[in-house]
Formats: sequence, C-alpha cells, structure tokens
Amino acid sequence: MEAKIKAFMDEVIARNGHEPEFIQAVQEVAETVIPYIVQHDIYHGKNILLRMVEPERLISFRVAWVDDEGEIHVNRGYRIQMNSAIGPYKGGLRFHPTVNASVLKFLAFEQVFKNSLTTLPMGGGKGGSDFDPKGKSDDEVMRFCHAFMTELCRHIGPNTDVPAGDIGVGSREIGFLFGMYKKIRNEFTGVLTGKGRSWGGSLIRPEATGYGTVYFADSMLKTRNQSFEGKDVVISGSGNVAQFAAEKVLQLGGKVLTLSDSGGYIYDKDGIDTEKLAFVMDLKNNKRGRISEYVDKYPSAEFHKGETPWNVKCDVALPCATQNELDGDDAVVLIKNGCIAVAEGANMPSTPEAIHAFHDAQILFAPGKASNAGGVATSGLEMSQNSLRISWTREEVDERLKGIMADIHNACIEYGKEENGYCNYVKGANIAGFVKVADAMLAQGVI
Ligand SMILES: NC(=O)C1=CN([C@@H]2O[C@H](COP(=O)(O)OP(=O)(O)OC[C@H]3O[C@@H](n4cnc5c(N)ncnc54)[C@H](O)[C@@H]3O)[C@@H](O)[C@H]2O)C=CC1
Ligand SMILES: O=C(O)CCC(=O)C(=O)O
Repeated sequence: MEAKIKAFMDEVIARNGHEPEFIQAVQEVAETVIPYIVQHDIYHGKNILLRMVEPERLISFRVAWVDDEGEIHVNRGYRIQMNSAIGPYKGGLRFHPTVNASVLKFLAFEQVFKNSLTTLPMGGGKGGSDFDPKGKSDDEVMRFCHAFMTELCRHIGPNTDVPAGDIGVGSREIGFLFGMYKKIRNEFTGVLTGKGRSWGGSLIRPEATGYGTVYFADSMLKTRNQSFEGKDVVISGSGNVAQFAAEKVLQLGGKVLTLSDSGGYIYDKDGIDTEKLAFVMDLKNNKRGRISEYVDKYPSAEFHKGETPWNVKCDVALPCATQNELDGDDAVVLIKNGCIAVAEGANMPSTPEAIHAFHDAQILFAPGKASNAGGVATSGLEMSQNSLRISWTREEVDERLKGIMADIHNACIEYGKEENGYCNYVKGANIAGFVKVADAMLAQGVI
C-alpha cells in the first residue's frame, strides 16, 4: 500500500511540486482514500483520485484598481473550479497577501470533499486574490471588489459557480461584489452567498461555520459522555469563524480563554464572556482593530505578542485562524496539558505532524473538512432559499444546520471507526466525501 501511495504522490508532485500546501492536502487524502479504493473494485483502476487532483479549470486574471491617492495598483485574481461532479462549483473567496495558486488549490481540493459531506448538491471551488484589505479604506475595498468582479463575472453564475466569503471577505466585500455582478449581468440571482439579509442572504449564515464547528465538537464529546459544560476552551483567530465558535461555546456552558490574530493572542483567565465577546466583534467587524486592544479594555487579560495560544491549558482547542497554525510541538503541549478534543474551524490549521500526534494519543480530532462544513452547508441552504424565493426563519436554518452536522459526524463514524473503537475522523471524512463524488464521476464517464 505504501508503494501505491508513493507512486500516486510522485505523479502529483511531478506536476505540482512547487505547491506545498496543495501537496500537503492531497497527501492526507491519498493516505486514507487509496487503501479504500484498492479494496473496492468499482473504484479501482479508474484513476479517479488522479482526476480529482487536477482542477477542471484554473482561472487567473489581472485586477487593476486605483487607491485614494490616485495611485494604480495591480493584484492577481483567481478562481479554481475544482470539481463539478455533484453540483455547481461552490466555495469562498480569500483576500490575503499570502494567496497564491497553491493555497487556493489546497482550499478548493478540500472544498470538494467538504461539500460532498454536507449531502447538498455542491461541487468544489475556491478563489481570491493577494489583495490585502488590512489598512484599506472602504472606498478602496469597494474599488478593488468592483474591479475583481468585472472579470470574475464571466466565469460564475447561480448554476455554474457560486462564490462566498473566506479570510478577508466578509459581508462588506460580498456586498460590493454582488453589486457589480448585478450591474454587469443585469440579473438579481443567488450568484454569491453570505449576502445581506435584505438582499437575499440567509439567517444564520454569518454564524454557521463557528456554530457548526462547535456542534461537531459537541457530537465528538458525546461519544465519550462529555459536553462543553464547564470546559476550558482555547480558540485561535478572532474573525468570523472564531467569533461565532466562541459564542456557541458560551451558550453551551464552556469558558473561552483565548482569541488571536496575526499579531499574537490574548489570554483572559476569567473567561471571555458575552459582553467581552461583543467588544471583540465590534473591534474586529466595525473598528477593524487589533486583538491586542482587548487588554486596554480588560487589563486583567494578557497579550502575548507574536505567539499562538496552544500552550494555554485547556480541555478543548478550536483552531479558527488559518492553515498550518498548529504544529507537532503545539500538539504535544496540548496533549500534555490534558486537552481531550480538537475541532478545526479553519481549513487545514493542523500540520501533518500535529494530526499524527493527536491520533497517536487517541484524542478526539476533527479535520476542518468535516467540522467547519456548517458554513458552506448554510450557503447551500441560502442557494435553496434564493431559488425558491423564500426565506426560512432563524430556527429553521439552525435546525437544518444541526441536522447536517450530526449527519456528517455519523458519516465520519461509519467510515472512520477503527477496530479498537477509536474514530479516525480524518479517514472517515475523506472516504465519506470521496464516495459520493467518485460515484457521480463514474456515472458521468471520463470527462
Ligand atoms: N468564513 C467561513 O464561512 C469559513 C471559513 N473557514 C476558514 O476559517 C478560517 C478563518 O476564516 P474567517 O474567520 O472567515 O476569516 P476572517 O477574515 O473573518 O478571520 C481570519 C482570522 O484569522 C486571523 N489570521 C489570519 N492570518 C493569520 C495568521 N497568519 N496568523 C494568525 N492569525 C491569522 C485573522 O487575524 C482573523 O482573526 C480560514 O481558514 C477559513 O478558510 C472555513 C469554512 C468556512
Ligand atoms: O460558503 C461558502 O461557499 C464558502 C465556504 C468556504 O469557503 C469553506 O468552507 O472553506
């Protein structure tokens, strides 16, 4: 088996060797899915995984825009249309200086499996730009978004490809993007998700990724007769996913000890309660400030410059910032400190070494493609509401989200439970996600 996986990875590396994040994401899937393919005749010998690692289409384009001083800037825009076997391409847009083809291909590849896990009819895609919204005025962000959409609009549509937000793309950016799409195409459709409530957005979409991550973690804890009640929880990030993960942890009786951004992390030993979280939401979403400002408001908290929060003792860890933010050494510290569960709110925040350490210690570990799937699942619900031209209540959407997260958990158990009873959620998520897409690809022939 090792030889088969190596031969496959050699071929992937030969074509994509300069794309480390993409190789990392493919390696993880290959290790779990190739053994399954070999044991199942219908998939064996069809090169399905080799077809799945090649994007159906990779679009790269120039985005030129003018800043407030009249200076002209050029950024690079992308859309990776990875796999449309089970539905239109679906996945977020990331605006961050680290964006490149490798990062977006890893995200698009993961998205294919994640979207399949939701059980909704969505293919996988991802896009974005190396544009950095940090420090830009609202007008500059608007001009950039408009320029970006003047090209992207040729490649997307409600039945073709439906982007949404990700790092650096929130409700402000989705508004600007939607406005330009509507103007150019002269149509009001559900071409983007994460829209505002009054123009086609779904209730619960802003909360969905964070809430879903905590629902998934709660299901994992229940397998060991545990819950969030009274648990110490360490969270990284302070953006959309982190904020609503923290909110749901508080609602379930847990204590949130940390939040972070790229400048460092804050540790509040008294816990970040609802009022303090409201301060963080205003700081991040309206004032667009830094997390270090938390200690000016709450001086009993500590700010740790340039560090990640994984050395803070906790029961549950929720990495909700970015890829590869939790490495093997961090994992060892978490385990030594008694952490019993890790659920990824971010995409691929744990390095392969960290995942191996969690598995070796047999603690509960949920990969992002399972635990953070609530965001895109609720985007799928937004698409359904747009098509039907109706809107469901908050309770209706939340109930559906809970149901979807429970189903994903069950699928992971079905495909990931090992002989000693331990659930390898990575294996479970990869195989469950693969089967649905592979079946559709087989039915549609070699295309
Ligand atoms: N927004 C969504 O619905 C979904 C987001 N995700 C993933 O969740 C993660 C966070 O995304 P959002 O909260 O939406 O973005 P956001 O832009 O709202 O927040 C990103 C957060 O990560 C922090 N961050 C970014 N780079 C960092 C670095 N190098 N070191 C430390 N912190 C860093 C930022 O300071 C911020 O707190 C990403 O991995 C994203 O792909 C996954 C599923 C859905
Ligand atoms: O809601 C969406 O389509 C975007 C979700 C996303 O980008 C993700 O799951 O990583």
